[in-house]
Amino acid sequence: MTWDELKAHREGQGDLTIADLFEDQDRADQFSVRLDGAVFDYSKTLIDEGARELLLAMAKEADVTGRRDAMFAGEKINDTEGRAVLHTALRDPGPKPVTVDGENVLPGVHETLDRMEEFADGVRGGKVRSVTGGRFTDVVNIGIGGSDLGPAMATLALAPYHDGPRVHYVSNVDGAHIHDTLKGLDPQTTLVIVASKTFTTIETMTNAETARNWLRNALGNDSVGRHLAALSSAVDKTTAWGIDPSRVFGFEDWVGGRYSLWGPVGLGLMIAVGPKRFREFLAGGHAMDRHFREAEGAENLPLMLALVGIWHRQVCGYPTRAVLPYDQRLSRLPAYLQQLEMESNGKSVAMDGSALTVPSGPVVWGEPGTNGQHAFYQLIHQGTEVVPCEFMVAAKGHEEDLAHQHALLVANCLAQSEALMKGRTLDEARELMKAKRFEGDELERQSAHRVFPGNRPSTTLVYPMLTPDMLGRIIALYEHRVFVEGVILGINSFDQWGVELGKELALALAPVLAGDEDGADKDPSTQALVAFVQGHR
Ligand SMILES: O=P(O)(O)OC[C@H]1O[C@](O)(CO)[C@@H](O)[C@@H]1O
Repeated sequence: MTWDELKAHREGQGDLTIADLFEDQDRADQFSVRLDGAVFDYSKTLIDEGARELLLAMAKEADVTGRRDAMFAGEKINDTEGRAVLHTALRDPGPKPVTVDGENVLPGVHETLDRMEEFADGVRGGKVRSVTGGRFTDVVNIGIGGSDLGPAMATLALAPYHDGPRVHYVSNVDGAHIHDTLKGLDPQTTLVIVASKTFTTIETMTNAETARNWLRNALGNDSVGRHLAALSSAVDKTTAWGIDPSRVFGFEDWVGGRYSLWGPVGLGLMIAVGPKRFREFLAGGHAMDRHFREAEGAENLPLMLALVGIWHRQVCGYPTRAVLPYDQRLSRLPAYLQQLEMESNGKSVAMDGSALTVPSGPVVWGEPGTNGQHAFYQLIHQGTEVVPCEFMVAAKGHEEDLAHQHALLVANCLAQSEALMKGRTLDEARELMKAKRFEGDELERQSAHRVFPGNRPSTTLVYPMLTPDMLGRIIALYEHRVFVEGVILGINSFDQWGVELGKELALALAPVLAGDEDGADKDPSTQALVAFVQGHR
């Protein structure tokens, strides 16, 4: 199976439209995957029986199942860093061992989870108290990238389950972020969690220093440790920074930053919703793992989500995909998925070091519906680029007294996918404008503006309700989708060399901006911008 064969199939479809494909009365059923009360409908795409067969054959030839089994078996599939990829172990209840280098990692995972639970319960129940003996009312998680986006997204997503202290997230090195967060808080009742896998990330360490000074000024140097905790795989560095080992929750290098929400990095979420809900979240992720490992071919939800992605990006050539959750509490999901998908699959070099012959993963972007409808959907409906849309919506909302609003939300979501597929022809537009009494040239001109090309692809994921369990399933679904796409592209989805250069250059530029170095080695544009900033502060 080659890319050329898939592209030839697409070309062979000629003028076929998505709407044409619905001549098959069973299409909606045949081109969707049902799982545990959820449905993923990809029937509103141009994937037909032949395309699906070719895509499945491509997955088979790429040995997705073999690579999947290697990942779950703890093999070092992140082979540019020599690491296993086992975030799935963080949500694995056992008892079947999961081994890395011959050692079962589950006992360590469960021991850390137990410690996290004891700590979270202590903070929530008042056993872990502030220096003044009061309860912690607020928790500030300081981290960035994978040490922020996952827990921040999930904490917001599970707002109906919050029954602990308020949890805030600070990520940006822009002092405005930590300033605005701490401004409303009382250091006497605030716990600061420093989340950093490496414990070297400049943004996090800078914000952590600011927060520690804020605590020190209010509580004194000796007491500050009782308001701090750390989440990291560099446990030695956390101790050197002054955090008591009893308040450090460690994880291994086989947990990638953007996959770390399931372990210690999820502590903020656990404090917000409680250990029981957090376990439900883990159980949801684990259920998706089992499905991913067991379901065959077109029954496999992550596999099909990935193949739809491959179809749109690498076969049809659409450069972006929009993630459109019709769920306000998933408003950070697009940002979370941007890191998960773009940091994982934004690569142009294959495993063996050769250049990719097809485009890398797409640009991922989005906003929750219905807000996006009143902003960028114009381009999605009538722009010159085709943007495959991934809609998602809960069948039921949490606000039972506002069920009518949820019904309106669902109606909007489903109507969008329908409109994208059907569009509006020139004849239909003319009829509309005639009814408004336009005629002659003006009728033609006005009608042209009201044509929607249609035939624009979308998928829809409908889940019963956004519970902790369902959120776990959705996140694990997307993780495995990224994995499958990476395997098919032949890239390493688990390193991120592309972000390292920016980090290095920022560090080199800081002393130039401070005036400690002259920056003569910088390019003329950068030198001029530095001079401008220096002249205006
Ligand atoms: O948790 P750390 O080590 O502070 O890293 C934060 C983030 O920085 C990155 O390494 C690069 O942006 C991400 O992969 C990671 O999630």
